[in-house]
Amino acid sequence: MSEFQYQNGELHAEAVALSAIAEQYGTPCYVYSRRAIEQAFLAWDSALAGQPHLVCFAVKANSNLAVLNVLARLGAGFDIVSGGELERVLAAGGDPARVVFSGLGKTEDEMRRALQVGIKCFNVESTAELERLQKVAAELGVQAPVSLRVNPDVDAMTHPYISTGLKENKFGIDIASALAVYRRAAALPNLDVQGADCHIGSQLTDDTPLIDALDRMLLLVDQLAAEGIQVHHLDLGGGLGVTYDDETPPTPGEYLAKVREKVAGRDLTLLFEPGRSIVANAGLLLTQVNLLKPTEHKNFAIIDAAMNDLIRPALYSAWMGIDAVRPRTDVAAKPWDLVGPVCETGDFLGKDRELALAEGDLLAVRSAGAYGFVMSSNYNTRPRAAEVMVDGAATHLIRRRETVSELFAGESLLPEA
Ligand SMILES: Cc1ncc(COP(=O)(O)O)c(C=O)c1O
Ligand SMILES: N[C@@H](CCCC[NH3+])C(=O)O
Repeated sequence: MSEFQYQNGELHAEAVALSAIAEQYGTPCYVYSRRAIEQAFLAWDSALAGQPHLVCFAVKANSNLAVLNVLARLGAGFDIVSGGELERVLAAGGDPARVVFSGLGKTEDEMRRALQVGIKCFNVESTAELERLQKVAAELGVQAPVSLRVNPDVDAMTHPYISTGLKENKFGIDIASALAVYRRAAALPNLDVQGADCHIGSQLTDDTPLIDALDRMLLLVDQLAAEGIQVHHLDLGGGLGVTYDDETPPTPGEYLAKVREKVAGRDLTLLFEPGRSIVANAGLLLTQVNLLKPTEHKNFAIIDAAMNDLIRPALYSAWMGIDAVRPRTDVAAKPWDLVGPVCETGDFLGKDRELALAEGDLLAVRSAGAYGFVMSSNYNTRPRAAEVMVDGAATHLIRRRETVSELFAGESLLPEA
């Protein structure tokens, strides 16, 4: 059940009225529910009970320190894609021994730091990266734990911009060349082959492609074993979709039951890298109607959140639910385009939404906990939104709103002529 429910005619986050949050912290503002984050993580973790596993939250989906800390306290691992994300995990109290490092452009500095803090594994995406990791590990005199990210060439059947497992995508090592690259990895003296990894895309609402990828990965694991290369873990990435509108993705429990059936009897630790399915529906973006602009052709409601705060509608034509915080009955509902003040035609959060609106009304953009704040920018010199975590009846400001002067604090004028 959602932690965002109407009580006495007003949308609440857990026990807190959203109008109280708007009053205290202003808008636009991201609001997260601690309980929703915990429940979503535990849905993954408990479905794997009795099976050696590690659920590594994909930090890219929401990297606020308080969010990471809530997960670290539950024993989560983390999937990172940059040195910056590694520092966030460490600052949030995450255990480096539970960190996997994905991403196809790791630098020597990033590798060095990750080796020094002792991460669990590098998900290596190319032969060139393998050679670079060997060099850095040799300089430090250590063995680098590696897993190859294999591109299993399955169609994730999701939006092309968030599909990653086809051979034309830039990610991973083509499954046809994987054996040869594993042989090379096994021969390099400062690499320790630990696992195999894949991630085929995001917002998958059917688990068939995930299970197809698993089948292909298990074949590879068997081929490797036949050559004397034993992998200890299989990392199946993230990708499980969520309900934004009327999608009906499998629950983690349903998906993981199928995975467990396939790996039964094998001596394999399972790793997963879920992002969206843990945080998307644990957050919303709270925004206020600034001005109403009904025209002959369209009704525009200009809200104080914009594409710089939440880019998913502009970037992927993503549909996000938008609800009035206090639905009103004193004006007629009509279709509104909810647009921000940014100077781009693509600056909208929703189109043709049937709502009864007046200036000053608060709106909640649903399912915004994943790929929301993390993808925000300062376009049009707009300070980024505040982030608030609700915990029962308590609210905590977990990132204060930026100020305009902070936005240009790192800039400088040219010297006088
Ligand atoms: C390597 C990797 N792991 C995990 C994820 C998280 O995916 P999702 O948020 O769909 O669970 C991504 C993003 O798609 C990714 O690129
Ligand atoms: N940012 C994307 C998902 C990308 C996944 C990252 N590998 C989204 O909002 O839907």
